[in-house]
Amino acid sequence: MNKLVYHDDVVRQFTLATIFWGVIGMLVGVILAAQLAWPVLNFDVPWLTFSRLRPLHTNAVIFAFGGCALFATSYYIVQRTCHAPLFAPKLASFTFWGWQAVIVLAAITLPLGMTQSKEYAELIWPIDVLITIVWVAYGVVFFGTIVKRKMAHIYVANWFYASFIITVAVLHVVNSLAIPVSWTESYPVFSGSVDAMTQWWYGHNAVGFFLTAAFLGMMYYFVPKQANRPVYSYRLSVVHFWALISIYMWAGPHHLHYTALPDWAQSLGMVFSLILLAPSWGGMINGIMTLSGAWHKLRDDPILKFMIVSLSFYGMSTFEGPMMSIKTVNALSHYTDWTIGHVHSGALGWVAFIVIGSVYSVLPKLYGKREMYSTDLINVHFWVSTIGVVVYIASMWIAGVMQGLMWRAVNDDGTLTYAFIESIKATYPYYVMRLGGGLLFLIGMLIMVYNVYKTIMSSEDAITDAQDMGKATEVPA
Ligand code: HEM
Ligand code: HEM
Ligand SMILES: [Cu+2]
Repeated sequence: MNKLVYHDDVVRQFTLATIFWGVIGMLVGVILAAQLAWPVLNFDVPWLTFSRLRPLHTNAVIFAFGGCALFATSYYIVQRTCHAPLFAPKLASFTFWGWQAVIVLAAITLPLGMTQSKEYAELIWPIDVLITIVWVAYGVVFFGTIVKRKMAHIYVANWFYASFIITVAVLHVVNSLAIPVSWTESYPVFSGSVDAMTQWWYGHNAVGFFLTAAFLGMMYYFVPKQANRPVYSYRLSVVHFWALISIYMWAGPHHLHYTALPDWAQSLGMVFSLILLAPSWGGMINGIMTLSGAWHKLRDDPILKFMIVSLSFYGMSTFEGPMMSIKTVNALSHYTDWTIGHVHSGALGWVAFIVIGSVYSVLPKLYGKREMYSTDLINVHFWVSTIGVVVYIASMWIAGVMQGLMWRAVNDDGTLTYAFIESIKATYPYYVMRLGGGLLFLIGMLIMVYNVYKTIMSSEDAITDAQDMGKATEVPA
């Protein structure tokens, strides 16, 4: 075959940034968990308060950890599946430095209390402008590579990444429309319930496209690759792709049940959320069944374990989500820690697990090594983080349902059975438990850092670029 030279410098940069921001973002998560259990840890210092660190956590884990992982894997996958080097590698390098600048600016402004107060879109308008520029550059690199591809077919992983890039651009621009009044302040162009609906159209689809569709792209490349099997059903992947992206768009109102939003819009959101179960499970089934006939590989490949458990959590959280969108269920779950449990079964169980599995799978290839330094350490990481997630979400489920039930309990004479503070006191042990689960997850990440460091530094059996590429270009499909 022709010797193709892939541009992997930017992939390596984004991969290392993924691990770095993962550790930082989760460390902030652990601090938040500790603050909820022991409020004195706010130390009465404004920039260390829960209210300012919380958006720092969400931005760091979603956009820095998740975002860097998506840049890295999309650049890696699009080259291999198109048999073409990255279009405009200098622009790709700009997306790396530009995205890091966004993250650093976020890490400075959020603790200082500069915010637009829109969840997952807190960053002040100048940073929003920078995000837009970087995102357009990302689109040019990705779609340019697709256009320059050497084969007629566009592998399904690229469809998922493509929908993510286009949709996030539209969501970000529309939801961030605002009139600046100074370098740090602006007023949104929308108001009232229209503003709320725009915000949750954005927020829900950020989950749907940033935290789901794009990671399905990652799944569709690395699960078949790691299992050395073709995708279970290529037809299913195409059908559930179109169903998923067209249904996700309409489910946003489930974040605004029992608000000033018109009742019909709330019901519409609920119905689309229920339908969303089907295409979500289409993806899960397709991923898990890719292992059919090769289940034995799970026994000794901890990387595959990460991937399959990730898909199981994807299935669980996309079952739980539709249930929580039913208005009567939401009446209990909303405002409680059940939501936090749901979030992290998706965010830790699905998103972080598929990232970790994919990084372990791709890192040795990126550094010309045959495999990771220690498979045993990957196995330890797998168990530590699995226990961590389970403890995290189980404690939040129990706490959440308990809170919901305590808040609605009434005595015979119609008065409330419990004061609000009693529900907080009852939650305390579960907050401590959640902290334990989060700590385990963070420890797992540190084990990964060590393993990655040793892999990169090891001089043992470097494989040549040509061998690696020969393997990498054959996507089992
Ligand atoms: C079929 C799929 C899903 C549906 C229908 C769904 C539905 C819901 C519902 C009803 C809520 C609670 C809204 C509230 O009471 O405030 C919620 C919250 C949330 N979900 Fe999901 N969910 C799904 C999948 C996922 C996945 C896979 C993730 C993560 C990867 C996720 C992340 C979130 C987040 C971050 C929130 C909290 C939003 C906030 O800040 O209030 N969801 N979801
Ligand atoms: C060690 C791991 C982690 C720990 C200990 C942790 C802890 C926390 C805590 C304590 C909160 C605040 C909950 C509250 O307001 O009551 C939170 C919120 C959140 N975290 Fe994490 N987190 C971790 C990892 C992650 C990851 C990897 C993601 C995403 C990929 C994530 C996404 C979120 C989101 C979206 C929220 C906001 C939820 C909402 O508003 O409903 N977290 N996290
Ligand atoms: Cu939603």
